[in-house]
Amino acid sequence: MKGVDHLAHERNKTEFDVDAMKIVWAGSRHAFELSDRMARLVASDPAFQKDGRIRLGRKELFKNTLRKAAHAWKRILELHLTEEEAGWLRNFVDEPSFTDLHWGMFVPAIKGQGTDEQQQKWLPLAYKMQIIGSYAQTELGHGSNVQGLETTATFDPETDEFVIHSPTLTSSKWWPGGLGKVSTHAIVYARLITNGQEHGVHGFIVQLRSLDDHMPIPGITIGDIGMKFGNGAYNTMDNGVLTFDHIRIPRNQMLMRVLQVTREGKCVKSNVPRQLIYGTMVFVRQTIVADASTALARAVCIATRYSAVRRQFGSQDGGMETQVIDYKTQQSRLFPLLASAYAFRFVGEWLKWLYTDVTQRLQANDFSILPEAHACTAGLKSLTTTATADAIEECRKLCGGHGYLCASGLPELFAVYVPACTYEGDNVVLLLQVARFLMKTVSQLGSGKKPVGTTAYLGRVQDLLQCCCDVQTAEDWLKPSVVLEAFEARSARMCVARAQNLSKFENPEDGFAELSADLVEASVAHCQLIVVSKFIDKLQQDIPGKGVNRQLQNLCYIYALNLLHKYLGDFLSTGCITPKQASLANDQLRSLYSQIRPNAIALVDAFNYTDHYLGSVLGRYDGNVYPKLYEEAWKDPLNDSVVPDGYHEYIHPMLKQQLRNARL
Ligand SMILES: CCCCCCCC/C=C\CCCCCCCCCCCCC/C=C/C(=O)SCCNC(=O)CCNC(=O)[C@H](O)C(C)(C)COP(=O)(O)OP(=O)(O)OC[C@H]1O[C@@H](n2cnc3c(N)ncnc32)[C@H](O)[C@@H]1OP(=O)(O)O
Ligand SMILES: Cc1cc2nc3c(=O)[nH]c(=O)nc-3n(C[C@H](O)[C@H](O)[C@H](O)COP(=O)(O)OP(=O)(O)OC[C@H]3O[C@@H](n4cnc5c(N)ncnc54)[C@H](O)[C@@H]3O)c2cc1C
Repeated sequence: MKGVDHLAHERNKTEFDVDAMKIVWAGSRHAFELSDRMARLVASDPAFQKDGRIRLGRKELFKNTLRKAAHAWKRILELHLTEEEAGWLRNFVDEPSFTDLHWGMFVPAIKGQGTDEQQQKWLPLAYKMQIIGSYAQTELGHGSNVQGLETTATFDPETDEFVIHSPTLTSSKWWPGGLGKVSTHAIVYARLITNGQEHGVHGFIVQLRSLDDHMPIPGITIGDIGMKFGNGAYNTMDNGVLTFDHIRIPRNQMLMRVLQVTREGKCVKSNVPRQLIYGTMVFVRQTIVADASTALARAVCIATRYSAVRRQFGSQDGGMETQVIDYKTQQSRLFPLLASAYAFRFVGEWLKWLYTDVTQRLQANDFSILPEAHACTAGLKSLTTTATADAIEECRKLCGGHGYLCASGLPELFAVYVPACTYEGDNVVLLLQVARFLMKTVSQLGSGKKPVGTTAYLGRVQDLLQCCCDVQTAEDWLKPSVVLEAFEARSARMCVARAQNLSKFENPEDGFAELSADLVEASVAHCQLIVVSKFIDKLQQDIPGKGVNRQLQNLCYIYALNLLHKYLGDFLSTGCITPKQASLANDQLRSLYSQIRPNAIALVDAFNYTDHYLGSVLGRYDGNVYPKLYEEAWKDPLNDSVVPDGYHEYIHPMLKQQLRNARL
């Protein structure tokens, strides 16, 4: 049987309506139609082809990205694409570029932190790309610790200007995307100083380059920070270094929604909390969660299709060998990743809803939900990006040797994805923020303050501390209430245990530092509970399509029971389940793998990824892996000549030398 026939055969086994699942995956019929249209538009445009990208040198690669960005912008204008359509287009072009920072951070920072006047002045320029912006927060010496930034913005009342200055080497801005070679402007984060007093870190709109000849403004030193991990990958982005030598900007270029500086240099606080200065990060962390499911689904799609094409061992009488997807070990590694892709999709959808809700409340001056929004975006960003980066690498291993070839698409996907564990907040640093939020919530339980939202379960902490799981058969693990209670009890017990340990310290900050590794574990448990509970919520919705809900149920339980198996120590040590119940969960998990098996190919087809977007010979829709892999090998520049360059200088003399030695 050929690879092509394998996948056709697999598709015949499907037990659910794939088209209906495509709509569930996309979020709505509208989103499906729109993303499908944009995917095809990109795939059919030769200007967006990405073959051979990994072989380009840095300069060529970067110029190629500039060309694609300019072409994308032209198409956006020609076709009058909406912001939503342009977002999909950017996704399928699949090449990190300065436009991400312009649209993803520069524009949102002005919207979130600028006054109405500032928005009126700067947004039209940014929307038309008459200026190109970057987000310059991180410095050589400080990234995670935003309060530790060193760049200064000192108000000069004589001229009504701020003087932006980099006082030390470590205060050089370092990392901002789009900054190195493209941006004309940036939101620069700096310590505000007026009348000799410091007022914390704030954002300032600073012009970096001339709009006529692109030369840096005098006093500004600017460039690219150098090659990053992997070929192609994130090297399409010009992450930059920037220093200021007493650069002057008008007073009205400080983003003043949180704090105003008057003509006299007086600081006037608005009713908006200081944390809104971090608002752009909250926005982007939310988008990163949605993107995690996209990247994970891509890796899983490649590994699943290839696992159905690949055969090893088990041939009887010269018959066909076993498809590797039929090995239980392959299933136990692959199917939880498939389930995670769906789980992250739904939690991403929910987080988008939460973010929209928060934005509306902020506009109505209701800031009560801000801590919850911060904890959810920080925690879920950390959980989903860590899991996705690990999963891409696991998918590479699931594809055996061929997974290591760039033609599999997995090395580049890993290289481009893995910095998501660091940017927009290092994942451990973010989990520590969640831990602070959880410990605060637990400490307030005694005062009668009822926790709400994702921590509402902590309001039932007494019950959860005592509850005993009543699972008696493997099928009992297929009840949403049972699974939810096990995850709630585990998380509640871990939080309470950490809070009790913290209370033993005289100084809570010393306790927090000493117990930080344990606290991070409690944060992970809490975030996993959120993902499980949002998946269960999704199952309660009326989902049309034959067999679709059944598949989603199977995936939901695979996600939850695999976590239970992986983090068994937590569940057993907090006493919410017994070893016998854990063993039953594992029995159920194996049964679920068997039920998912005939639907696996259709479940990845439901992602609706084009071959262009997947960029993988192993993940081709038609399964025609071997002939294409063979063809691909011959495209390598090393195969341009039969005898390689360097033969006459190095190989030939060596061979002759050996010959002489042998004669001696
Ligand atoms: C070629 C193709 C082209 C196609 C073109 C097509 C055109 C495109 C058109 C349209 C397309 C749209 C495109 C959109 C693209 C979107 C993609 C976006 C991609 C982005 C790429 C990312 C690049 C990376 C960027 C960055 O990394 S920016 C820098 C990020 N830096 C960080 O994250 C730093 C992490 N550190 C912190 O956040 C903080 O320092 C801290 C760790 C939170 C600690 O802060 P500190 O003030 O010291 O806090 P505490 O004392 O601990 O807390 C005080 C208080 O505040 C609360 N808090 C903290 N943070 C927040 C917050 N964010 N929100 C709310 N509240 C917060 C904290 O809980 C405390 O509260 P309490 O006092 O109540 O306890
Ligand atoms: C590809 C990429 C693109 C980026 N783009 C931008 C951009 O556009 N704009 C921008 O401003 N920045 C950008 N950044 C910078 C990014 O936001 C920072 O790198 C990130 O916030 C982490 O900070 P750091 O590098 O200072 O790490 P560090 O904080 O130095 O982390 C080093 C180690 O210390 C640990 N650590 C740090 N603090 C603590 C703590 N309190 N407790 C326990 N452990 C701790 C971390 O877990 C980590 O293991 C980008 C980074 C990358 C990699």
